[in-house]
Amino acid sequence: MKDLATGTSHAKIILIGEHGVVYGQPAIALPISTIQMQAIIHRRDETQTVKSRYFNGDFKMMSANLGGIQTLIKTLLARFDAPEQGFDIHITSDIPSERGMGSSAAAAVAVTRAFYDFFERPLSHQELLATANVAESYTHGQPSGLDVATASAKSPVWFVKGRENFPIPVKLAGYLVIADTGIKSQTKIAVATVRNLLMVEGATIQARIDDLGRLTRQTRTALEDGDMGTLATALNGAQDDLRSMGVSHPALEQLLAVARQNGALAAKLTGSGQGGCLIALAPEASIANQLSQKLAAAGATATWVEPLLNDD
Ligand SMILES: C[C@@](O)(CCO)CC(=O)[O-]
Repeated sequence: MKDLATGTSHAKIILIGEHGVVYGQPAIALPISTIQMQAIIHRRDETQTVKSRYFNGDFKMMSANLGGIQTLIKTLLARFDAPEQGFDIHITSDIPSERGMGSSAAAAVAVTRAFYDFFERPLSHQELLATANVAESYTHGQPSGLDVATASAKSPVWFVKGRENFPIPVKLAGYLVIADTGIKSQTKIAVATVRNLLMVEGATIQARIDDLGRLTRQTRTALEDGDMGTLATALNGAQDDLRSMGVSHPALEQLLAVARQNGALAAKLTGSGQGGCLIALAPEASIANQLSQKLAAAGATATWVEPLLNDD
């Protein structure tokens, strides 16, 4: 066991396919490696303490909203046969929470990596996904696994729940502007909204879910072929589907309109919606930077500009 151990992870955005992915449709998500999360563990003799944005104190007294991480740490200590091992874990994050940027999944990935490092055990990618999803299942109910897959990935991810999870190439030199409405939203509630609508308006909502799958497949081809026009049509179409599924929000719609009026080729919510962040597609860096300023002036609480092209 080490005296000092670390685990890192990063933010994610879903390019397309959120919510559809819960029902077996594909999704494409991008790791945002510039927005980081870190967990640092110091070995202690007896005390077990946690320091984070929302909690500072005895691990056993962690607040209810951190129950996912508490359950994860309990699982890890039991796995390594050391339930009473003393530690002090400090989690630091640049990822805004409850905004669709995967902060809970990133925390789960960073904490899992840190504990494997602490106990000096090798960690396979499969084991990382399964372990980090312990926290996500506690927090979200039945997560698709997409957030954890992307928080631990280095390249854009093609994901089908329980079946497909692999990197895909992006040959498109566009930019994405990510803008935060500043409105918190909970994945669990947004997922429940869609589930309830599906029960009430079965066929209409199922058609939207199927359409999200179709648009996601089109997006994959557009990314591989460098086809900006098809990508833009698919992203705008996905926003129409998501709006009909009850997961948009007036603040999102207002910023989406600002993006479209200021040079965005497409704009949609990203993540679970009902608040949180949006993404806007820009053909070049100067337009992306201009868009980012317009969105901030229109009320976005934070903005980021990310190139679409991946390095590989
Ligand atoms: C809304 C959703 O599709 C993405 C949340 O980031 C839920 C999930 O995949 O579990």
